[in-house]
Amino acid sequence: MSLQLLDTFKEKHDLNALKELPDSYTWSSMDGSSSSCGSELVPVINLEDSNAMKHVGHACKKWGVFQVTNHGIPMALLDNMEDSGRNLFSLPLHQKQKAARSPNGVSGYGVARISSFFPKLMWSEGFTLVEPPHEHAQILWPQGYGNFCDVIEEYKKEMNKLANRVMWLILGSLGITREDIKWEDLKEARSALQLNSYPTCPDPDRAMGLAAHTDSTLLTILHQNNTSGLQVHREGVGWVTVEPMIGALVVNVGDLVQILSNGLYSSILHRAVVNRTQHRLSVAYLYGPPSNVKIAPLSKLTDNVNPPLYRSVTWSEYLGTKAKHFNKALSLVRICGPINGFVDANDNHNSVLVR
Ligand SMILES: O=C(O)CCC(=O)C(=O)O
Ligand SMILES: [Fe+2]
Repeated sequence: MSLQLLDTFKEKHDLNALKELPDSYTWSSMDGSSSSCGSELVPVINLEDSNAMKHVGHACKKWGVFQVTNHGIPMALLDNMEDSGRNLFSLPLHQKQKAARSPNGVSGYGVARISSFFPKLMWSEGFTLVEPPHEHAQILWPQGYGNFCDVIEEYKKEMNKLANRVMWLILGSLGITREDIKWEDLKEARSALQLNSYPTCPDPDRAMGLAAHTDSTLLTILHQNNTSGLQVHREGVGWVTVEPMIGALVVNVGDLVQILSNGLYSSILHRAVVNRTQHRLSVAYLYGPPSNVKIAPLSKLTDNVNPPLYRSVTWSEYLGTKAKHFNKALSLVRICGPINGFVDANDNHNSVLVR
């Protein structure tokens, strides 16, 4: 189904008003709604800890996801961001649709962008902001949009600082120093903000909030409200819930770090499930390199025994590949077969990866 058709289709379905799960939203285990769950705990890292870099490296290697505390983002800003998201999604459907994502566009209101790769619809609505928010905000709140824009701008600014800091912890844990990287490039990192809303669902076990995918970023910083729903996939364990911790933020390793690290750190497969009683909100800060930067395995991490496993790509090139080839994107930029038993963890993902 094309995204345009999906958005038209969605018009008829205000998820907040549905009392029964329509067939178009009913997932079977074959569609990927399997619910096997492990009880392991995703690592929580105190960024003020003097061993933070070591812990980050360990979490990236063993998990591909971790939560951070003492990250320096004021609690009030997280609360304001959550309130802004809530305000946005509680607008009437016809109002939100005035700011709908255009057929080939990225920014705006609409169904999850990965929807077109699945036969069933997801129980969620999203709002993507790439450019400054003013244009969309003016449409949504003709009378007063200043506050929304201020919160978004402040949130992006703070998240950018944090993402840079975490990125350096990740790179540092790989033994990469500032001399090894043209860090000025990454100072101008590009980012997008993805607001996700998961309304309460009349039949959550048969619905899917956001289907399994990895993020096409360097890393993603996710703020979830106090309602669980995010799950990450652990090899040999199954789906593990990332329990919300007040004030903590989730960091996902993205596909571009998998490329940079030459597969030492794998991006994390994750999804969002829904529930019957609590509206869930999440805000993902999608962090990537500037458009002109070529991302390739870092030379310090490759040698004759460990040749580069991926060819170099810019973020835009990679997003294009992902948009077209879904879960095969990482394999498609791969230049070497498995070596020393290393298998691209993402090759087996029966999922879609356009984020
Ligand atoms: O809502 C969540 O917890 C996940 C959101 C997500 O994975 C995304 O926006 O890429
Ligand atoms: Fe994601």
